[in-house]
Formats: sequence, structure tokens, C-alpha cells
Amino acid sequence: MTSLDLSTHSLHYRIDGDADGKPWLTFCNSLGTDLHMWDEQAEALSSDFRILRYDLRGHGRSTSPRSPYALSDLGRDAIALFDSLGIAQTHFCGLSIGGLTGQWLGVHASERFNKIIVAATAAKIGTAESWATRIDAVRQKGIDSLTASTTERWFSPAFHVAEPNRVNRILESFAATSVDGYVGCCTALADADLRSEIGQIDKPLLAISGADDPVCPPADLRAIAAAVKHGGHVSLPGRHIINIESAKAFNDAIKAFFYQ
Ligand SMILES: O=C(O)CCC(=O)CC(=O)O
Repeated sequence: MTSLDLSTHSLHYRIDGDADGKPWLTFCNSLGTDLHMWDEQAEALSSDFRILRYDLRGHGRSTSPRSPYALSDLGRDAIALFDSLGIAQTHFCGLSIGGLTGQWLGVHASERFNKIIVAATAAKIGTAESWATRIDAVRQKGIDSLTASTTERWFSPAFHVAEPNRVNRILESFAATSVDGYVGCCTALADADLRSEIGQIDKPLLAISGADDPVCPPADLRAIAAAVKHGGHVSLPGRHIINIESAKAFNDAIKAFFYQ
């Protein structure tokens, strides 16, 4: 297992693709998932990019520092990983809280990035109240108590019926998420509000929405694309975990963005 040890936690990561001068492309996962949510992107893109994927703190095989976390902590985790691997610049793709991390990085560490993709995210996700309710539920009843509602937000019923293995794989990563890590990321989400800052993002940015995403609807992604200096938006069929539900279209949109 490859991981970076920091003073309060360790970050598990994985690199795919050859080291022969190809540009770096970093993927950052969503709440309650792990780096395997990007398996279909890594497979499609690792001949063109050197792919770095990591598990958010408290997710997958990364350990959980004590909560609360701030969005800036998540951004600094990414920078620490780049520094330790000698990555001066990378493209970045993050979904939901991973996309919020991408926005924070675009504002606060623009020089480390080439192009940025943010998917199924917003400059502010949910409300302090909705996150407090989620934190109470997971603390009192455990992560499994959220599985049914999470599945409904993440995937269209038709996709679940057609692709049960792909859905079940990511639900296994959800079930394996530590309560501390999940709660810590919910605290970061409760406080994060980049609406007044994202206008500073000066790198090309592609915002990808799921047309039926009940968490971050297309209007949220359109707003990000409109706020940044060089933004574009595409909407794909599906709900929140759009890189899995519309994997081929997602990969095609990424390729078009990189090669345009
Ligand atoms: O997916 C995320 O990273 C946060 C947004 C959210 O509420 C995810 C979910 O539907 O559980």
C-alpha cells in the first residue's frame, strides 16, 4: 500500500500510467467513496496521462484525523501529496466534495494546476442544518443507516437495475467509510462556501453535472462555469456519481476538454 504519512493522518494514493513525461492528472473522490470510484477513468486515460488518485482523509485506506475538518485541510492534503511526489503541476478532477476541493485549490494554489474539472459539485453544497442532521444520523445509527437514501441520490433507479455490480462496488466503499472520516468531511462541507471566491479561478475549468443529480443540480455547475474566468459546462444523463453512471460520456468530455 502506498501512502504519505502526515503529522495527524496518512493519505493512501495510487499512481497509474508510465512516467515518460506524460502530464499528471489527479483525481479526488466524493464523500463516502474511495479512489476506486475513478477506476473507469483511470483505465480510459492512463495511456495519455500519469494518473494520481488518492483517498480523501478518513476515506478508503487514508486514516482519519480527529474532526472537525475544514475545506482548506482537504486542499492542503492535496498540496502535501503533490510536494511529496515532486509534482509541480497537474490537471485536477474532483467530484462533489472532491470538486469543492478542486475549487479551493483553483483559488488558493492556482500555480499548481493546468486544467481543472469539477463534477457534481457546487461552490456551496447543502446547508449547515442539513449537514448537522446527516452528522447526527451517522453518529447515532451508523453509516449503514444512510445506504438507502445515499443510493437514491447517487444513481438513477434504471442504472441500478441495469448495472447492479457497478453500483454495489461503490456502495461497498460507502459501507467501509469510517464514521469519523465521514463526519469530518461533513463538517468541512457544512462550513465551505466559495461563492464569493471562485471568480478568482484563472485556469480553464470544465464543470460536469448529472442532469438528474438531486445533490448538485445542473444549475450549480452552470453557476461555477459562469463565475470562473474560463469556464465551460456539460450535463450528462444520470444522478450524483456521474463519472460512473455516464462513464463513457464523462471520459469523452474530459478528453475533449484536454485536447481542445
Ligand atoms: O458527494 C459529496 O462529496 C458530498 C455531497 C453529498 O451529499 C453526497 C451524498 O449524496 O451523500
